[in-house]
Amino acid sequence: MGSTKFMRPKEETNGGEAENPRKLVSPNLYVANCGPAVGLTYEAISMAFSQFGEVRGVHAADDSGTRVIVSFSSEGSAESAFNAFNGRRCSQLAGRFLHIRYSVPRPSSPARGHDFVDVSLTDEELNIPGLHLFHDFITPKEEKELLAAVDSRPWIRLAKRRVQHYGYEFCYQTRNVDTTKFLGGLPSFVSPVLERILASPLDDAATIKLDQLTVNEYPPGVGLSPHIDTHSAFEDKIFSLSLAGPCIMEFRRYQEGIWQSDPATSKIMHEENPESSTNFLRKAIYLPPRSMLLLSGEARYAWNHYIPHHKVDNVKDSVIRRASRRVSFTLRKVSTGPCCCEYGQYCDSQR
Ligand SMILES: O=C(O)CCC(=O)C(=O)O
Ligand SMILES: [Fe+2]
Repeated sequence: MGSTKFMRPKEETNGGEAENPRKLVSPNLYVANCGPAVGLTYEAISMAFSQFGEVRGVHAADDSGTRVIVSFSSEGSAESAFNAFNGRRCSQLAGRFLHIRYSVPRPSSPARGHDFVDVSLTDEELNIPGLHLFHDFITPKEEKELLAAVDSRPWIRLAKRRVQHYGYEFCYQTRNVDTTKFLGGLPSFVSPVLERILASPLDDAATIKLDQLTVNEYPPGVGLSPHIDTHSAFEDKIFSLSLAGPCIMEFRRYQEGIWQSDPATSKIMHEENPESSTNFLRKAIYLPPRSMLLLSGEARYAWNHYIPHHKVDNVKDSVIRRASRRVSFTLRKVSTGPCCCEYGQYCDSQR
């Protein structure tokens, strides 16, 4: 299942629904509140709509998993389906209320390129210097043990996800750690992971000393805004172990001089809608459970990382549903001096 060449039509009224959506009859329907993220397969959707005429295809309308395009062979069939299903509870589709519009062909790129990004499966394919992905870094048994360990400890509730901090607390207001508040050494349950990092095939693996762990728990549909971990807060290597569920991680390299962060809010400026900005290079990689991601060098210092707020991810030709949760262990070494990286434009110590 790839991206679709149809889209929802632009509204004709100022921000509201089209005054008369019937004006725009087309054989393609944009159907909201319907899709794999709400448990409806493309086959089931196709079957429900085919009572009105031949369905040529059902595609994702966007990355949400809750909006699809149903393409009929004829406008008449689309119109019958529209009249029967729009704004009504559809008993053949798990009793969901469908919201339908006639769909129009999507303009050709560059606009289309903004919404869809090819997702790589390996670090070679992604090709960002300094980024490494190790599949099956831990066993399923170790994964279970790590999850049991964090679930037996108190979580801190943020607006959309839960976290735990070890070693040093990470402060989300300053995007930094308070180095005067040492919480103690990393807990013993993380030792097998640290040992495996030391034994990894990285050139300088044996010298890696990690002293800060943030555990994140993301419910489905929750991601993380684009950011670069504050340069001066942590040293070069940042490890992130994925547990329990998959996600995709997107990487963005902003053009010279465009990226800027607002220290007061820690928000990245020039980016009102993270799905639609254009002033950056964009790549994405699939992070399966038990994989370890390493960001170092250019990947750590120059690329923003971002977990889209999706319930499903399009990976190659598959739609992958986020699990009931994803838990990540981010392991870093707290830095004690300013950052001297070669990426001054992204560096809080050199701006
Ligand atoms: O969940 C992850 O894999 C990444 C977390 C992260 O980027 C962070 O805590 O800064
Ligand atoms: Fe991060």
